[in-house]
Amino acid sequence: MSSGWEIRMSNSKGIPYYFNAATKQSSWDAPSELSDDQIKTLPGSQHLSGGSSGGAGTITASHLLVKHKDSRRPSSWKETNITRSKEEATDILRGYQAQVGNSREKFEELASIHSDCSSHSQKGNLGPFSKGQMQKPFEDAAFGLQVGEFSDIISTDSGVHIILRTA
Ligand SMILES: O=C(CCc1ccccc1)N[C@H](Cc1nc2ccccc2[nH]1)C(=O)O
Repeated sequence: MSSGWEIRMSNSKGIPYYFNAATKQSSWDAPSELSDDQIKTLPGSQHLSGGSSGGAGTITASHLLVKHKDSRRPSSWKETNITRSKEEATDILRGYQAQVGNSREKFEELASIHSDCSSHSQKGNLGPFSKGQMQKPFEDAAFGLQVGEFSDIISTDSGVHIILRTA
């Protein structure tokens, strides 16, 4: 008989918590009635530290970045001196967003060709990261996504981005 307990990830705190779907209880600490072995086999146990995604509180995401003249570093593998305005960069990114729709494959194709980030060579993949590693607007958007979900256009000091959470 399932205890009803599962492990969920708190997006706001970036740490796992215990939730009981039957009783609707939630707790930061493991329920005392569960043994360590039972906890390890709960649904969502991958959120516990050392999980496949590189540890508790990490997510994996890819992005497509279009820089502009006011970017922190207005240069990229694509263009030595980027002079477009932020408005032009946003319009360009909206065009990519329309082509991508909900297609991961199309996103990765366009990120590889057009992203002004060095991650373009990895189809936009940034690998696993935890809170405190990326610029705050990027972190807030990325940690607010479910796996498989695209962000809307967000702006950081690097330029304008679309993010896809992949794990
Ligand atoms: O900082 C990097 C490298 C990021 C990276 C992480 C992991 C694997 C590959 C690349 N590139 C910057 C552009 C840039 N700014 C960002 C801000 C947030 C997330 C990703 C970003 N990429 C630049 O090129 O100016």
